Amino acid sequence: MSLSVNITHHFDGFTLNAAFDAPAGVTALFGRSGAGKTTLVNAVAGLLRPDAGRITLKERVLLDSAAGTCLPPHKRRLGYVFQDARLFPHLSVAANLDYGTRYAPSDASAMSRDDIIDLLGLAPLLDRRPRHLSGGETQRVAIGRALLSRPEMLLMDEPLAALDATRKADILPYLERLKTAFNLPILYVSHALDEISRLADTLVLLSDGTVHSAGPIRTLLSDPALVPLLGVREAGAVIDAIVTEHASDGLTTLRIAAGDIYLPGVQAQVGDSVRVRIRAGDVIIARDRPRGLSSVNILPVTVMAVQMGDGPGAAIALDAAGDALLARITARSAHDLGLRVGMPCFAVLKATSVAQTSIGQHLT
Ligand SMILES: Nc1ncnc2c1ncn2[C@@H]1O[C@H](COP(=O)(O)OP(=O)(O)OP(=O)(O)O)[C@@H](O)[C@H]1O
Repeated sequence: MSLSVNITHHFDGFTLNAAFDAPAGVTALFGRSGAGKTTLVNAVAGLLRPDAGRITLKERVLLDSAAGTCLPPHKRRLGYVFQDARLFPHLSVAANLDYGTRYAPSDASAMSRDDIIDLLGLAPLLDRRPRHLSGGETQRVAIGRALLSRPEMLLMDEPLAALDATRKADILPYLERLKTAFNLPILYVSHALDEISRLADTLVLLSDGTVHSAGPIRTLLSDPALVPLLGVREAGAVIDAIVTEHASDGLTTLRIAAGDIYLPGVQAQVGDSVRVRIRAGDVIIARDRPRGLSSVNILPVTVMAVQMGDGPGAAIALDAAGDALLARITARSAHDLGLRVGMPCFAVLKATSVAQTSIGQHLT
């Protein structure tokens, strides 16, 4: 286990009482505004001393309130990337990067300065001052600086929240590469499910200061009971696919376990493995194979769970030859279709509604 956290902390009117483990890979901390994400990550970083608890990183004790141990931030071997990059405005990019090495241990590291500059595409920026960088470039420098401290884990608190959609799309592939290049565990705070769906391996769902659920991302994102917590519009499963063809009409064929699906504008190469997020609201369910339908994506599926919501909606868990899918339909439709667990039916995915940002390189 990379990181193990079990802490309590009280603010006036808010109590954080959270325990979770972050294994290797990217662990996303997700929750509504005020759920306690930043408080939690600040406690891990050593920027906040919680009232009580224990935090370990690869067996190293960072905090043990019972034993009176609380390492200062610079001794924790954590790299922290904030939403606002916090670069030094008077220093060049190169000097900002070098600042990251201040507390870096001298022992050998898999990450050389050149590797980090290369991975994040920083070489053309080295002589510039932060005010001459775009938002995405600024965040790449901040990530580079954090990596140069040779951390044992990277903490990222809403690193893309200040970026517009285009910049966000530019930087996500860097984060995907970072994830695998250095084999560095990452604790990633975000309330954007599209980012988390692309990057995370493990999801920790925070609600009102406690961990509501935690586990592998695929399991949690396809759990119909979690739809209200994840947000009815954004909830959706992720599936792995292989790119098999780019057709001249702009559609790309992706092979998944249940067959082929066709999506527009996929950036990956033929043969690449990609992760696709299919939002529950973009999946329609039919009892019989639909005919004369404009959608080209029709998959045979089995109903795994039917979760009626408090309102007019229902979330349906589906199995597509081993891949979990989620559909959000009206409770009335679920009732009219007579959906029951074990029932075979068809899932219809509307190709054009799968956003570009929902398709990510899956490099692991
Ligand atoms: N220094 C503080 N003093 C008092 N209350 C605080 C302090 N810091 C945070 N809180 C409160 O603790 C709760 C959790 O805040 P926190 O910033 O951890 O949430 P969050 O999930 O990161 O939210 P967001 O997504 O909006 O950043 C909120 O109710 C907040 O008002």
